[in-house]
Amino acid sequence: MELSLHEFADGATLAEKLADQVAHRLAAAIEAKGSASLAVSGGSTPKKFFQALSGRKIDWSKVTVTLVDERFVPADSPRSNHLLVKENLLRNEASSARFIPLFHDRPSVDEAAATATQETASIGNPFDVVILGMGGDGHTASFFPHGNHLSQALDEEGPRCVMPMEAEGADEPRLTFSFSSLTDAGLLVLHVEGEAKKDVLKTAQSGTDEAEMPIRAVLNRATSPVEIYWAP
Ligand SMILES: O=C1O[C@H](COP(=O)(O)O)[C@@H](O)[C@H](O)[C@H]1O
Repeated sequence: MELSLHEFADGATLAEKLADQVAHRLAAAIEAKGSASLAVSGGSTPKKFFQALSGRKIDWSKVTVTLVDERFVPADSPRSNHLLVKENLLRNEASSARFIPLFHDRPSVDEAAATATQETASIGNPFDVVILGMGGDGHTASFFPHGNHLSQALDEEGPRCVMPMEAEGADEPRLTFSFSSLTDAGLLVLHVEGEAKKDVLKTAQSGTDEAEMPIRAVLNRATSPVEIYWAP
């Protein structure tokens, strides 16, 4: 599998360089086919990158943004990845981008996932850019260790769709794009920061059990080259 490691002196420098690279890829996609698609992660890591990207001058009205995964919480919850994206990315130059949420107010996470699959069907075949993160437990997107639908989600022959996921380490139920939806992106980035997560990556690379560390599926089986962006 093709992995490239890009190391930076600090998170601020990483954010600017990654924003440049993503803006360049989105602009190239717009030039080539008139529109572009971007799927981003939530959590604590991408905030500075989102703020940097929101200032890049591209034709954001032709960009559709969505999330690689979401918590099954409304968009005004402090736990919502949508809220993070709204407050940090969908502003400044990027305020004209279209955003498709994964959360839908349905009685169950399964029904919300079915709606999210329909709503996102027109984008991401493949995505132009996917930005993955990674938790300290080796999860990425909402591919959580021993998640209840993990083997279906990681099936590379499985459908492009949004799936429900529940796992002990996940707090609330989750919605996640499947492995096949994310790993053939035009630009596939894994954005991780901190020494602890570098160690997690090393551990992931030294073993094979994907149920224990689902990030292994991306590192070992992604169709697209994985560009790892890391800063201390
Ligand atoms: O739960 C999540 O966590 C991961 C990693 O988050 P971080 O706070 O350690 O940066 C994130 O990639 C994922 O999108 C999010 O839902």
